[in-house]
Amino acid sequence: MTSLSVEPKANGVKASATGKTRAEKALARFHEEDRLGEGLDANILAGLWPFMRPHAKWLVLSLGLLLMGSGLAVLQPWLMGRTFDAFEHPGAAETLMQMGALILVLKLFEQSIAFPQVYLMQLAGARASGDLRAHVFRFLHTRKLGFFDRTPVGRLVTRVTNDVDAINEMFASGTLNALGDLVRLVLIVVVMLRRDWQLALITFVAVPPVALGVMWTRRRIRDAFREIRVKTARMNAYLNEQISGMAVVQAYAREEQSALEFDDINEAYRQANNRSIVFDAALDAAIELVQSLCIAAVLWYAGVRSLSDRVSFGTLVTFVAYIEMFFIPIRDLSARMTQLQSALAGAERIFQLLENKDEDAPVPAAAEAQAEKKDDTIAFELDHVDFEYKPGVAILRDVSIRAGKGEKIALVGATGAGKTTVASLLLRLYEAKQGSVRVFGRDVRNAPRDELRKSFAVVPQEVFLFPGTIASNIAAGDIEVDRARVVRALERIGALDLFERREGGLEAKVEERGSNFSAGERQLIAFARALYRDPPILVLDEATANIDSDTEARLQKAVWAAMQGRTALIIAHRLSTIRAVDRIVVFHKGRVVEQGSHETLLAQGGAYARLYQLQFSRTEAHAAE
Ligand SMILES: Nc1ncnc2c1ncn2[C@@H]1O[C@H](COP(=O)(O)OP(=O)(O)OP(=O)(O)O)[C@@H](O)[C@H]1O
Repeated sequence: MTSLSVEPKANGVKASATGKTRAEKALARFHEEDRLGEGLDANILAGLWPFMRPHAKWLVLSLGLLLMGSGLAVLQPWLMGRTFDAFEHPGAAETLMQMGALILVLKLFEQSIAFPQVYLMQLAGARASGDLRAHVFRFLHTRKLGFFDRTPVGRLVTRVTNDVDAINEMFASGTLNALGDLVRLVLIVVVMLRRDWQLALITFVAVPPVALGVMWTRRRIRDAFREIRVKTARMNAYLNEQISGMAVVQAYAREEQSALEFDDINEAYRQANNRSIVFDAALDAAIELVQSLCIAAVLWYAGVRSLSDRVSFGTLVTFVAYIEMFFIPIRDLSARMTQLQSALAGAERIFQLLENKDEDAPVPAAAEAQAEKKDDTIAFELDHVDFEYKPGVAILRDVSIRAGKGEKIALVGATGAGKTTVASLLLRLYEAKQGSVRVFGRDVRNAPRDELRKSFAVVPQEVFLFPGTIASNIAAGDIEVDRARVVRALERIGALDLFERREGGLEAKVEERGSNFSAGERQLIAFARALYRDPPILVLDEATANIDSDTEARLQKAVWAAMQGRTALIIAHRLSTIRAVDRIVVFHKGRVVEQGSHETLLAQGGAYARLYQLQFSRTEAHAAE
């Protein structure tokens, strides 16, 4: 017997043999955004208010014009009805001309206030959104580095772009015109009742089912919008990963697999959008249907009633116009509610981000508990430090390192031993779990971060260059580039000629992430950056990448120049550097296992001697060849 295998489909997405869809597997790498709670609207609006307040005058002015416009719009069908009624009386021609002129003036006035109304509303919205965007961006700068380890970049980009845009859209698309819609509705109801209460009641019969339908649909559209935001953030996170890792994707021919993963993410996004489109369109169609039914019912009833009691032509004209106007605000109200929900969903996510407590700020209490150990001869010190990135996974254990002022220390050890982590703790990019880290006698938890970081220049293993010029990258911390200092810095590391030779010289363009510079050139720029800053402590994480001998020679000179006259902590991979330092600290699995000079440690015949044999003597042999 043959068995037919039926591939199960989840949301139209193929499931794999393991039961998980491709998208699920791909997206498991990004932490799914939490679904947001209901009923926070008032709090969210209150949260937005501080950003609105500085621009509230424009908003109030716009709303004033809006209410005026609503009144004028309702007045016109009423005047129109009166005009048609005038046909039935003598002297109709004069009344017609007067009414025509009046309606023209009113129409012109209504149109002339429409422009400033829309403009001022959008102005207030654009300025408030701009402020919010800047606030979120500044907020990101104040977070600890660990926060960025845990949060996908794409998600943060979504907060600053899409989510703020959703709030801006609330103003741009006239969501707040809902207030004008409400006023319009009330006025129409009053005028209709006064004109002919029986015809008015026929129209109002449709209101409860329409209102219920709108409320039901509104809730679904709100859910759909939340879903869209979740899917947008996922897509941004995935795209960010893929574009940043394009070199690996291409080198490992992963394009097909990535395309399949993206198809699934794209499909989920499309489906989320589809739900909102379906509800939106269904609501529009239903309201138009109800509107037509109402007009038909009013005309039919007027026909029936005219057998006994005549309904004037003016009344009918007024009613048909009002019924059309009556359902437009109801329909618009629902659309505006949708827009509002989208904006609130965006705002909710932004506020969720702003609630993050990982602030990179001094911890005075910690410092109070810790007696400050002032010793003018010490530049930095790690005192019995334990550290873990993730709870329960120890990275550093009982590490104590002390660097005297002007001392040059090299950290050596196998890859992953925790050397770079030591440097991160000194800059308080991460905080020690146990023990203390002091820089110039001050506990780093007690130091304002700007002050602390001014003491350091860091030359990392992977140099990051910003788009700009060579000079602007060397003067990375300064808005105004001091060209003379840039030249001096390059001269000291012996790389001025190398960069001046390039087309454009020191003003040569640096592409995004420095992609038009080699690894060695990027390192040299980082050294110049360190010298430009001229701080008391240099932290150098040497690159392990092989570079040509000319650049190698320049880098050696750069290391030497950068170390002069300052304290240095060097994560060393080069023999020349090791020889140049005063003391070597040997790391093994997060512990300091040996400390001393090159000669002493070699003579000891311990971990360093073995490492030297394995790693550095090989380098020496290569150099000799
Ligand atoms: N941001 C992070 N989040 C979680 N774990 C991390 C993080 N950074 C480093 N680690 C882990 O901590 C350990 C120590 O890393 P570290 O970069 O300090 O090693 P290292 O000795 O400098 O290595 P290398 O010589 O290869 O640069 C490694 O196991 C690494 O996987």
